[in-house]
Amino acid sequence: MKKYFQFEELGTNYRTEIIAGITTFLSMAYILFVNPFTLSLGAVKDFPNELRIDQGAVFVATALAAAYGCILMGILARYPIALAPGMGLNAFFAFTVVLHMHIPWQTALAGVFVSGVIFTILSLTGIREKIIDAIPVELKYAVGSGIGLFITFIGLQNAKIIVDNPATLVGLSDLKDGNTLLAIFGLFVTIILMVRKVNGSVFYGMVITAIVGMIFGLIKVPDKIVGAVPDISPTFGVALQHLPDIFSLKMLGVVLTFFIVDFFDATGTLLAVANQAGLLKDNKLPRAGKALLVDATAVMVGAVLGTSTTTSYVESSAGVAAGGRSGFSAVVTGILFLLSLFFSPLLSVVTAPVTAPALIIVGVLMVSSIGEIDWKKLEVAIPAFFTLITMPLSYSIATGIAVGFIFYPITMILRGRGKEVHPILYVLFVIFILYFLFLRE
Ligand SMILES: Nc1nc2[nH]cnc2c(=O)[nH]1
Repeated sequence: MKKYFQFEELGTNYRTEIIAGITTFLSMAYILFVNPFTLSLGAVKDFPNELRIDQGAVFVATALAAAYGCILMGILARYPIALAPGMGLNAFFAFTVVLHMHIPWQTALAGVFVSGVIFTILSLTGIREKIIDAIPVELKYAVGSGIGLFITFIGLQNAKIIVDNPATLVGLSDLKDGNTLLAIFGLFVTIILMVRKVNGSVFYGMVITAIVGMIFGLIKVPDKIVGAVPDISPTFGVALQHLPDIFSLKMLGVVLTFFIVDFFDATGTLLAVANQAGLLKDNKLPRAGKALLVDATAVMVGAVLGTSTTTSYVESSAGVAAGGRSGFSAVVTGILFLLSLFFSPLLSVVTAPVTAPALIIVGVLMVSSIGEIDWKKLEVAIPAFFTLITMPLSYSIATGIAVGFIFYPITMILRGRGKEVHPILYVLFVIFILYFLFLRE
């Protein structure tokens, strides 16, 4: 086993890899509770209950999809990179697709499945590299950062820190509500733990916030912590049954967004985490095809189980920081996701003020790539900036991407650098213009 995972070449051992796997798990365990809450639109009180996805089933789907992704990434691609349903696309799934576009969650899951099929086909062919090379790094970074701003905005709204305002659209609330104060407390706790570099700071932040919420009577005390695994049948296989529903112009835009966002997210995250672990060779990712294939199949598996897009997690960097170098640490993380299936009773304590600090802080992690953009070159800075500011303001990751891809060729041509723009980007330019004309809801 040590040989298979190349412990010697990588200068690692079982102890380090197990600690790294646990560290990554603790850094991302929040998703077990945040994902069911977000996908079922838990923070939107006036949404009809019969249109909500079942929280227990999503909890099981989240744990199983993450376990599948982590274990396969560890064994097949042998990277210390963990996967789980991403916060960027679960927000897009819930708030843009289900809430704003009025698409049923069943159809949206079918869309996630198809985006996984497209990603899998691309991962198996050479088109993958062509697209990766064609997209300018500034736009890749801008998409990641824009999603970060979007997630933070959702967190601030869920906590009712930022509320609607008839004069200015949005504004700061009076901060008097008990739940809002609890979320602010949770944010401070999480920030303290994070800045002090405590492993699993987001998770522990949620635990402390929930306990304080129970003490102050804002959250109901659960009758037990360990319980039977919830029933997954409300979501299992629904994506496949609803495949015929996705043939509409509206869904075309949604599927393309699921695909493009995950494609960017996965390639960016794999490169960043592998680089941090010193695993890149000549600035390239060895076994990139296998790693992307794992990510792509995890999207399909997750959709069939009942969750929005499963993706490689930036939080894997916590495990790498703890010394994780081999795929063994990802396997450890995956096994812990399997064990967590028995902790579903804790779902009831994870309310909006408990999840909001996690959303707000994950935004900080995702926005960090903003520094990689060359702000002095306006021909790249302008499209990058429009992408990242449009995501939270239009409440849509898709619109942010579209705006960036429309402005990029224009500013590059104006600067006399039109020849450097890859032909694929001119094709995307036309596609995104069509998106604004016909596909956008
Ligand atoms: N890369 C990545 N990491 C995450 N961590 C939490 N959510 C996400 C996501 O959507 N993408």
